[in-house]
Amino acid sequence: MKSNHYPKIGIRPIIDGRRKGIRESLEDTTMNMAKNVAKLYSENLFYPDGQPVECVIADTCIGGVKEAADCAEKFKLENVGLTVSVTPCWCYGSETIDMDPMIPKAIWGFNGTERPGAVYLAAALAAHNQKGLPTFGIYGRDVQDMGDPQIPADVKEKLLRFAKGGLAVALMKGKSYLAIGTVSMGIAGSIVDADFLQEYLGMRTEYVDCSEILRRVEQEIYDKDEYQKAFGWTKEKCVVNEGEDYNPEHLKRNREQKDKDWEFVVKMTMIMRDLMKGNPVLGKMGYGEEAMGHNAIAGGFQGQRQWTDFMPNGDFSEAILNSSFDWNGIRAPHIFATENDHLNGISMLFGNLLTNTAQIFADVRTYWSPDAIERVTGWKPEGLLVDGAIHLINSGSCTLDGTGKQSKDGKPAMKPFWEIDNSEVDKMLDATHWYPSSLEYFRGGGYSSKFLSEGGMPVTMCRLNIVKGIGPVLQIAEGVTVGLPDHVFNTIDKRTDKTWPSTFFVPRVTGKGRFKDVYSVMNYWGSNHGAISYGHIGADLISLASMLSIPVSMHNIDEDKIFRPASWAAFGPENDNADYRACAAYGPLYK
Ligand SMILES: C[C@H](O)[C@@H](O)[C@@H](O)C(=O)CO
Ligand SMILES: [Mn+2]
Repeated sequence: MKSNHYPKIGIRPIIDGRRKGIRESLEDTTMNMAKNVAKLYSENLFYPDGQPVECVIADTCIGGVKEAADCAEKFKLENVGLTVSVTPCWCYGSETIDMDPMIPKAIWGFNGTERPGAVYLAAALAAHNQKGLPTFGIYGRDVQDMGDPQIPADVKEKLLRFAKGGLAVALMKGKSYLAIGTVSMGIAGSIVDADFLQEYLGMRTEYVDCSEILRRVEQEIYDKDEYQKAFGWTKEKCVVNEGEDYNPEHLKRNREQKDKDWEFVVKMTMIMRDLMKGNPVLGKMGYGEEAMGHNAIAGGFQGQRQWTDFMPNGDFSEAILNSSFDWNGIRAPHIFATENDHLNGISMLFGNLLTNTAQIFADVRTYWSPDAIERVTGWKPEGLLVDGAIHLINSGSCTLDGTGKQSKDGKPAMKPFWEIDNSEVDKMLDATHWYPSSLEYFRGGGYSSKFLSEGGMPVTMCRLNIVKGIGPVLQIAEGVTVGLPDHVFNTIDKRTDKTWPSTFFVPRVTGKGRFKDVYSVMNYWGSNHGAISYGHIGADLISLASMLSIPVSMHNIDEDKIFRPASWAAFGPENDNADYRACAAYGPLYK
């Protein structure tokens, strides 16, 4: 998608409509507020292709309903996906507000004394609330002087938090989730719920049978030149790091089969990508329909069991698709769920749209208590590990960005693709070994990625769950990745699936409730999987969830970072309970 097709942020300068003095005196100040907000956004926010976010400002300040309607018209033509209204003064509430119920909205009311911007903010929010149009209110803590071009830090934080969530809402709308295959091993998250995707996210569900992969391999429906390049790269960067075959002698695949598996998994990766995004080369080959793809912003592959019982598993493909690079160089990751767990795939999509980074898909596998670590390894956990850790590990399908071999300010990180350089790609590849798949699980062969994530990365684990009687709920845990001494990791690793990638996660605990300790985070996790994003993005996820009427069932985010539409305050005194009531009252955005 070209940048100019991405949704834009619409800025609405709101003004007191009284001519002959008031309006004229406020025109420049009001329009400048809008320009400053647009500048903040285009300097700090980026589309998935790395281009700066674009803003559209109304042609005139909005002093009444005619100008509000003109602005709405302009925004429709310009593909505006969210709006921010700004004002330094008193204006006329219901006469000027954005009435489009489908797009996220915020108002920044200037905290000044010369003119009452905050009074408009309160009046306009009251109007939105009365009319059932959830809107975020932004009111700076400190009084500013009229015409001050600075946006204070607290206002900036809220403007950015709102816009990140709003852009995520707009970017998902109209796209597809592509399910390749159906339900994997009875995992509920892989019962792809088209109603949820349609009503809550405005997305379509596309379903393709796994046999489509076989057809395209057998009938050679892929770009042959790209395949040569891809296979050459894979030989040089991955086959050289093929791990030892730990399978029992009687099951081991011979070299010829293993070489064929490498060829197959590279083709499968290209085919899965083509299925999601399309590929014009297929059109030139006479496959016009295949060239179109499924307009997928996220997808997933069933894999287990019907496929993996006789064909190479999806681990290599899933790992490469989810990474910020492949044989064509550094590029945006494709969001792709293992075991077709769309609820984890969409959790990954949320993290990706908020940060533009690759996302870790993992089983939330084991809580290792300090006592258990000491009993099994003889080492007494210390430092960050005193309360133990959660072992995240899935069948070798994890993004290679999860190695933590990129760096930011000298520390391990996962960055947007445009900040990653080739030496970091080499480090991620060097840190990854590709083990012949565990054949008792995966009879059809394939290769699983294996690495241990660097410790010291701030991360956020989240997960959408669908609960009958409520609908979707989101859980969020901020924390850090931790390293383990070599001998400790080796012992723990050998007790489990040692051909898979591992990340050890320590959530930030609060001593109470769901976050009483590390154990309780594991104990309260709502499914077998989690989506892990670099950085502490819990507050951004909470704002996004509120825009989508998805309540947050568990989180460890400080109260003062939580930013939801103003009406949430009217649903009861406690934030989290109010969240459930507000989400239920508004319901899904696209119903
Ligand atoms: C190989 C196994 O079936 C794994 O894939 C399984 O433990 C899971 O990942 C379940 O989420
Ligand atoms: Mn799994």
